[in-house]
Amino acid sequence: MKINFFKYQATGNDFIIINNIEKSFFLNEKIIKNLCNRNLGIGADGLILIEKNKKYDFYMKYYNSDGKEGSMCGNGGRCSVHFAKKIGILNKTNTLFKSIDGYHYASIKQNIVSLNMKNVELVKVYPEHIYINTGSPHHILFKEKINNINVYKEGKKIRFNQKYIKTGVNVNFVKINKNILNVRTYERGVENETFSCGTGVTASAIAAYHIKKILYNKIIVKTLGGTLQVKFEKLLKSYKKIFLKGEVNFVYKGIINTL
Ligand SMILES: N[C@@H](CCC[C@H](N)C(=O)O)C(=O)O
Repeated sequence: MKINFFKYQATGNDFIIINNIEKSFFLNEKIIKNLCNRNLGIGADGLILIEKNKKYDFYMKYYNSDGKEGSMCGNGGRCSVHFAKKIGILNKTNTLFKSIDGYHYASIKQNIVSLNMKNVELVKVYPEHIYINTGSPHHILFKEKINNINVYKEGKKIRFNQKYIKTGVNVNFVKINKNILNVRTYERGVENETFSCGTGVTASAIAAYHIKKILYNKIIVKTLGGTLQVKFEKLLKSYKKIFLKGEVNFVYKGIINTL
């Protein structure tokens, strides 16, 4: 069987995206893991299947590169909108699509996609870190410097800590530079540092605002792979109208030969 795939990246977070609107194939954990492997397959941080949904424009099914279904992916969601428009699933410049954490509104203008993230009802502030779920779980640490951190080693320690043993967590190392954030993320399911993590960038911006390290609700966030913008509104203790905005890029397309 031959399956067409599209390779995308958004601030360096890269994905294999496949149109499965017709539900014409099934990819198991081993196949997805191999396709995402940078030596054995195409190579990507995750794989996305675009499926049909009765109520919304499409359903985004997200798998981490370990082959397991992940939670919400902010950058993957943004790439999915571009992909849906490119292949004609969408014929307008805005959409409502569904993913594991509910439905999302997004708008697209050329290769800039702005994605409405799920509301954040709870920000847990601990003495050393902040925990926020932006569709995916995030552990956030503010640091004076992040250039010299071994994100793989330090992130892995926290991700596999007893506290997170059941569910796992993504770990963000954040530096505040005036009103701009620099974020490096260890991603659960990739089990390594990625160039960027959309839900992590969103969580980091909300965390910085929540503890009043930044006083603006529209924040520029720099990752290893590029720059994103996060804006939101605070209502009592919760955060609503959260938008993650930035570039997405279609890289190439190809054909997968399955056995
Ligand atoms: N890269 C993603 C986050 C993907 C989900 C995550 N790895 C998990 O399942 O915990 C993003 O851009 O948000």
